[in-house]
Amino acid sequence: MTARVTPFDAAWIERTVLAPAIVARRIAAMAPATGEGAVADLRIALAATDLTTLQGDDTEDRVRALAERARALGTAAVCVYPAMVPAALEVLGGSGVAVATVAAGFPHGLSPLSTRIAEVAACVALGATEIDIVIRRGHALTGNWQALHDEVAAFRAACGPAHLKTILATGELADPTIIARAALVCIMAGADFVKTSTGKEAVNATVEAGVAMMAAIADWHEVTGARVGFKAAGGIATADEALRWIALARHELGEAWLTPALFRFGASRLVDDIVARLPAA
Ligand SMILES: O=C[C@H](O)COP(=O)(O)O
Repeated sequence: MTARVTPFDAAWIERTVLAPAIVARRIAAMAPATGEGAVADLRIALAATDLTTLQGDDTEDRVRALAERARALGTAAVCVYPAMVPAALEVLGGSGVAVATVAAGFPHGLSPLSTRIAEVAACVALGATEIDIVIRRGHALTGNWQALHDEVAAFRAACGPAHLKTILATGELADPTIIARAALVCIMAGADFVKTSTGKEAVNATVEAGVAMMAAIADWHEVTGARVGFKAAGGIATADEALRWIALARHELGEAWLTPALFRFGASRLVDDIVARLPAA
C-alpha cells in the first residue's frame, strides 16, 4: 500500500515549530544500545539498509556486484542511478531485495518540473519499485509550502504503485522548524518515506535533522493514525552511527518503526563496518 495525497493544510504547517533547544534535549535523552542489544540493533540496521552507489563512474559491473552483495547480506534494497536499474534488476529480480533509484533532478531538484515528473514515471517504467526524489529546496527556504506540496503530489501521481521517498537535503534547510515543515508537507503530499540527504550536500544526515523529521512523522501518526517511514542517508559510515540512529528512532517513534517497511539507512559504506562488528554466523 502506498500513501495517498491529502490536501495542503497551511494552518498545520504554520503551527509546526521546533526550537533547537528542544531538539538538543531529545538527543540527550536517547542512548544507543550496548552488548547483545547492540548486536540485535546492528542486524536491524543491516536488514534496513539501501545499499547505495550513486557515482558518476558507476558501471553495470559495479552495480551487479553491489546487487550480489545486497542479496548475500539480505539488505532491504539497492539504490542506484536510473540508468543502472536494469543491471540491478538482472541480479535482484524475484530476490526480495528491492531496486530503488533516484529521480526528480537528483541531487539538486532544479530541472523543469515537467522533466522531473517524466523522470519519476520513467524510473517506474524501468522497473524500480522505490523512487527517491529530491525536493526543490528553494520552496522550503522561501516558505512556498503550497508549491512544494503540489510538486510532491505530482511525483506521487507519477510514481503509481512504487514507493515514494522524498529527500529533504536537510543540510541545506538547516533550521529545525523548516525541516519539520518540509517533512510534513511531503507527508501530506503522499510520501511513503521522508529521507534526510542525497549524500551530495556539504552537510548530510545529522541526528538533529532526524529529530525534526521524526517530530513530523510522529505528529502525522498522532493525528491520522498512519505510519510514514524514515530514511537516514548520506555520510553514515560506521556501526556506532547506525546504533545512534536506531536509538533515536526507537526514542522518537517507537519500536514499531524498526522494520525495513518504516526505517531505512541509505549508505554506500556503512555495511562494511556493520559486518565487521557482527559475530560470525
Ligand atoms: O541515498 C543515499 C546516499 O546517497 C548515500 O550516501 P553515502 O554515499 O554518503 O553513504
